[in-house]
Amino acid sequence: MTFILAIDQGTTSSRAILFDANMKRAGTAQHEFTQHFPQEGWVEHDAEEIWDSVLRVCREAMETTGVTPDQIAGIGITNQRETTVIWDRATGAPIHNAIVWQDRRTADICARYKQAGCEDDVTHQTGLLLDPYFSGTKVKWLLDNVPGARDRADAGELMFGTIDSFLIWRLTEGRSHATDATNAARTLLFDIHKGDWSAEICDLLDVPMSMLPTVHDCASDFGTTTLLGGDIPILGVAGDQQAATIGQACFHAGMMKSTYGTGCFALLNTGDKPVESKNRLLTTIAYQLDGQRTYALEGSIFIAGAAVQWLRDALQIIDNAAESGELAEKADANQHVVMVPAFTGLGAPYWNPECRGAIFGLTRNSGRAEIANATLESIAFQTRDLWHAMQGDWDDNAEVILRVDGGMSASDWAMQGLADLLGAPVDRPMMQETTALGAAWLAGMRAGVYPDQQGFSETWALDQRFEPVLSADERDAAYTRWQRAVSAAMAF
Ligand SMILES: Nc1ncnc2c1ncn2[C@@H]1O[C@H](COP(=O)(O)OP(=O)(O)O)[C@@H](O)[C@H]1O
Ligand SMILES: O=P(O)(O)OC[C@H](O)CO
Repeated sequence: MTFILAIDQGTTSSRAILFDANMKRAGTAQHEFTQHFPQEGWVEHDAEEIWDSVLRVCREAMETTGVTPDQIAGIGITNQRETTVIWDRATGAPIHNAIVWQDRRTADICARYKQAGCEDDVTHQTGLLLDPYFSGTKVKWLLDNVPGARDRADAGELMFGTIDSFLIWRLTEGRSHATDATNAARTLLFDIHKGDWSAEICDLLDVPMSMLPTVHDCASDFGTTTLLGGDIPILGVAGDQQAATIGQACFHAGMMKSTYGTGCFALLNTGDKPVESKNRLLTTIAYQLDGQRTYALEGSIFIAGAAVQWLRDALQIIDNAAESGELAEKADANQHVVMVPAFTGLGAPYWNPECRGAIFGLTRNSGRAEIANATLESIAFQTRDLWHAMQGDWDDNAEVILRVDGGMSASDWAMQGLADLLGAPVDRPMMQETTALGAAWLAGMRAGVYPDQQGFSETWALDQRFEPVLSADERDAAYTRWQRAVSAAMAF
């Protein structure tokens, strides 16, 4: 039997999943790792801890299934995007903790570039905005703030990479400094139209181009690892949201998926044409295969499942994530409690790094259930914000059905609420590990063991369709309350 090993390096945990020749899960291992919050608004990961967790889960998945290296035809890597690592070319040692995508420390740097009038040009080339979310200003911060880093970078001694790139470097023991087009497209340093690094933006952000990895197609030869007991080639790489888009088989223009993990990321396939957003969405690369780029419009929400974790860890009103739905079901429908989960600012379409969370509409009758319900609804409202923005940018009138995945999509209550507040059907597939599946498919297709796009699309199977049942009036009234709450939170 032949297998593909998918490595899913996420924001809170690393997972390894072995898929068999029929693309069925044969074994999984997962480890959480430490989140570091050194200052308000800062989020870091220890890249060494990430590396250890990745090696551990790969070895565990192989040991528990008894799969040997010679049975693994290839590795697919998918990863939290934008998170920035800089390491020493000679020793491989990171010069600092990784700065995580959620980190807001470069808000001032972004503001300065915006004031200098740079945003339009940056957006035009990269499809992104001058927001701390992306890697470019994080690289600048590291070079400017880690003692000696700027000189070492200028001397060609340092390397930059998103997590995929760092893992490839470590897995190949320094033989390959590579990334794929989807991860490159999130750095703020990559021209998504030319498919190459932008010398102009690297110059603007003071990033030496010698630090940058080589950019490949998503299905390509990224190097071979010998660290898992034999020679295994790395054949697929994609950022996690793009991998989920692939795993959901959103291969045609107009198909859209939304992944509810720590954050929520909705991607609408726009085909071979990049669509420049009029509504503060991002233009990004959905995937690049055989040198052909397929583009997407993306709406990024920073807090989705993380708000459920907040109910569990900070408020301690639930013991586990699944209880959030059970509690929300008990909420009094006549109370209009609205929660804005702007714990790390607001992403699309607001892009307000300074905004913080708020709860509105509390009365003496409001309790755990109303807060849990408001938390789950906030994720649906944010999706509706993105949905509206996408409809404004995408003038194709065909009905769009949303395909959902990620940890939170397991909640029937949250998914029904989503369909109600969108006023559109929501499809949840049987296979909810779409991110890992997308990475596995890239590697398996490259290895010649998995079907082509068409064949893969035919394997997508529906678990449940959630149809909207809320009246249009109720939906609109609820959305108006949400919009007022967001305005008030931003004004605070
Ligand atoms: N049944 C559930 N109801 C609501 N939220 C859930 C449920 N199960 C998981 N979650 C949330 O989903 C997130 C985990 O999803 P996952 O896709 O593993 O995220 P990530 O890849 O970002 O680590 C957590 O934030 C958790 O709170
Ligand atoms: O690790 P996730 O699933 O929260 O995804 C993080 C995103 O890639 C950030 O852009």
